[in-house]
Amino acid sequence: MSDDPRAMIECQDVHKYYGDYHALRGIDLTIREGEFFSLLGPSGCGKTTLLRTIAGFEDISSGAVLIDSKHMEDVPANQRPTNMVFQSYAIFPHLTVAQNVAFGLRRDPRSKAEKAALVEEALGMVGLKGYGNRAAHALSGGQRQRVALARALILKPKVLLLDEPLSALDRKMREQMQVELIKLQRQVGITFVLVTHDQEEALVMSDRIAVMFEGGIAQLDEPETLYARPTDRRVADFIGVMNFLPAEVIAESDDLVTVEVGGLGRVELPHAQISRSNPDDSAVMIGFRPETMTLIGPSQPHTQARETEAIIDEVVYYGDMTYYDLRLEGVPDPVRISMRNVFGRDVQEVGTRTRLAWSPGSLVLFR
Ligand SMILES: Nc1ncnc2c1ncn2[C@@H]1O[C@H](COP(=O)(O)OP(=O)(O)OP(=O)(O)O)[C@@H](O)[C@H]1O
Repeated sequence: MSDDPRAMIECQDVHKYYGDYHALRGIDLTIREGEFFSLLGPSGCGKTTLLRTIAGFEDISSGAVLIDSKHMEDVPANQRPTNMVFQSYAIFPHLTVAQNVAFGLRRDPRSKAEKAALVEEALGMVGLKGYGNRAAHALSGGQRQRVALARALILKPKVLLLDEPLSALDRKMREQMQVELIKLQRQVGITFVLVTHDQEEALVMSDRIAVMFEGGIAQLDEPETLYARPTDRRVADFIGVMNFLPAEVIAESDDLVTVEVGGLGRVELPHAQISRSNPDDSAVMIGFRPETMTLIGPSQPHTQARETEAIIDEVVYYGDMTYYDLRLEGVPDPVRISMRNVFGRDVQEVGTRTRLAWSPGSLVLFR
């Protein structure tokens, strides 16, 4: 992407009411040209509603939606430069693959031969070259979703809107399709907007992610920033696993905050490591990810890092990883640590007193 990417979709203070229900509460959002953008959030947060207002399937109550710098309020869905792929495969089982894809061109004035060439091209893009004459009902779930993608792409829309397109697939197929969708998006260069409730899917696929709660955007960032520096406890909790420890601010200077952390003791954190808390949650908390702390075996020497004593409460073996739930002194709930099993299984037993190595750089203060 260039340094100054063009805006492809702009939502300006978009509100949507269903009767009395306030489903979108002032959405301000710019999606860049050529970007893979995701709307992520729990069920009912309004992500599908937002996607449908961009598509034009839903009117907005107030605000503005622009696509490619043009106001869309009076432009019906079928005249917007967008196309949508749905969760259900929405293909016609009694037609062939080629007929299904050609359905995307039904209003196109081009000749039969030209259309056939476009169908072949679109099938090639989604990895279905040579499948044109197959009966659609005989395809697997993943292949059906590729047909739906080819049909949506054949019109070369400026924006492809994807509403949970992979959620009906089993895990292996979903992971494979995630990688293929990323490759496809890079190849065609079209702006993709994905709706998903699956945080892993959003992290894997997106250039940027908007995390939504209760009709608003809580944080909009690149995946790495969302994961490492969530600005809000709800975001931290929704994306991956975050441990929380009670904390108290002891002193504060221009560049550092001194915090007494339950179980870990006193730490000094720069302001960059401070995030907002949920507005209706006044408690100060320290958060950290499971992989940012390390268990040290009884025979291992002391490290350069800070060390804290802990007692192993639970061990969960996952093959490549082991999760340890640990009790820290003075902290009521256990914290979760993950360790890669690089040299085979090196499990410490439940009930063992052990040492935990950590660094203040991996802590986030929520206040
Ligand atoms: N046509 C409608 N009439 C009334 N309420 C609606 C309508 N469509 C959606 N809603 C409500 O608006 C809220 C947001 O719905 P939306 O479908 O956008 O959520 P979502 O985040 O996409 O959730 P999900 O992943 O479950 O689809 C929900 O509380 C839903 O019940």
